[in-house]
Amino acid sequence: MSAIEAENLGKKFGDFEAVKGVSFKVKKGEIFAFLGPNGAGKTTTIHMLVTLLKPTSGRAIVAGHDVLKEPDKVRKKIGIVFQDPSLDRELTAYENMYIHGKIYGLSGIELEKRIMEMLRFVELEDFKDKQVKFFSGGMQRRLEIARALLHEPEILFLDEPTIGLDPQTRAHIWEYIKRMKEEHNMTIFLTTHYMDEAEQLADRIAIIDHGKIIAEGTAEELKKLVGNDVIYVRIANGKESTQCLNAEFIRGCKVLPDGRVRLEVINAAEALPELFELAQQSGIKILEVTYHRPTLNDVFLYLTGRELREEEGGSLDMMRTMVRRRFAR
Ligand SMILES: Nc1ncnc2c1ncn2[C@@H]1O[C@H](COP(=O)(O)OP(=O)(O)OP(=O)(O)O)[C@@H](O)[C@H]1O
Repeated sequence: MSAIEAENLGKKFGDFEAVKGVSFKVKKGEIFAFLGPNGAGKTTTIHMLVTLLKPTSGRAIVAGHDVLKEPDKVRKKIGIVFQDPSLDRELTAYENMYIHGKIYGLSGIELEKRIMEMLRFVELEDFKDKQVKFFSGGMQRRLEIARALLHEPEILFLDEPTIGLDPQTRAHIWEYIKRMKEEHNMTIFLTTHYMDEAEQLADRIAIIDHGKIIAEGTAEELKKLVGNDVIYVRIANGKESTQCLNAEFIRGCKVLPDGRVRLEVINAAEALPELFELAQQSGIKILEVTYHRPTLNDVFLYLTGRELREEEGGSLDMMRTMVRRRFAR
């Protein structure tokens, strides 16, 4: 049985259809990412899966229970890290964890042990008695992850887990997420608008745009939608560089005006040794090789005609998050 199963799941806010009947399955122990630009419907979908929003159409089974019929059972089996911070800033890290544990029916030595175990997992045990208001954004996010894991959920939901964090902290959070899967075989559903995040973490990715899933698969499968890898070769002898290279693994070849040869291959990493062998046999000296693999941005561009990267916004994105947080306090 799948950990999560959504069938034509939809949400309307008045006349506006934020999520337009999405269907997908997440296997147990898998990291599944919803990748899409701002406003695509990622948060709305996650909120329906964690029983915070009622779907207006379709259905979803999470950890074996229907989100509409058995929301309490779903909630007991899942952990959630929201996009906006939901910690009590006046309380210490330990106190935030303690309250959460109590809500989930944990107590005594078992609760204390589990709190320390989880604080250790996110490397915050030395800060357990510090008020959260003195924590950096990254420390807060780590504490929220520890808190979400306290009651040993079957599935962890992460809504934009690294939004607004610096690259080093993002990499740190990615490590925790990978370890949760590897060490605890946890099912993880995350939303992100960062291509690198989806690529680094997810076993499978659903690309969502305007409330619809427009493609789904592993990062490799999605990139194959775009086509071949491209290799650029600069050759020493001017004569040969005006000619194309011929071999079975070369799917396309073009001599560029700057003298380089552009080759299309199925997989550049696998083709490179063959290319060097071909060059040696033909007496061609290769001066420079670069290759370009299609990125998830190329996939988004191919599917929508727009760039996912453009919509990321960079510093604008950070500013938006900071403003949101200020109002959330
Ligand atoms: N309560 C609401 N009432 C009306 N419209 C809403 C509501 N919540 C979300 N929307 C709209 O639904 C669409 C999808 O929003 P959602 O927050 O799910 O997108 P998202 O992909 O998570 O993007 P972001 O990361 O910016 O939150 C957006 O156009 C948003 O304005």
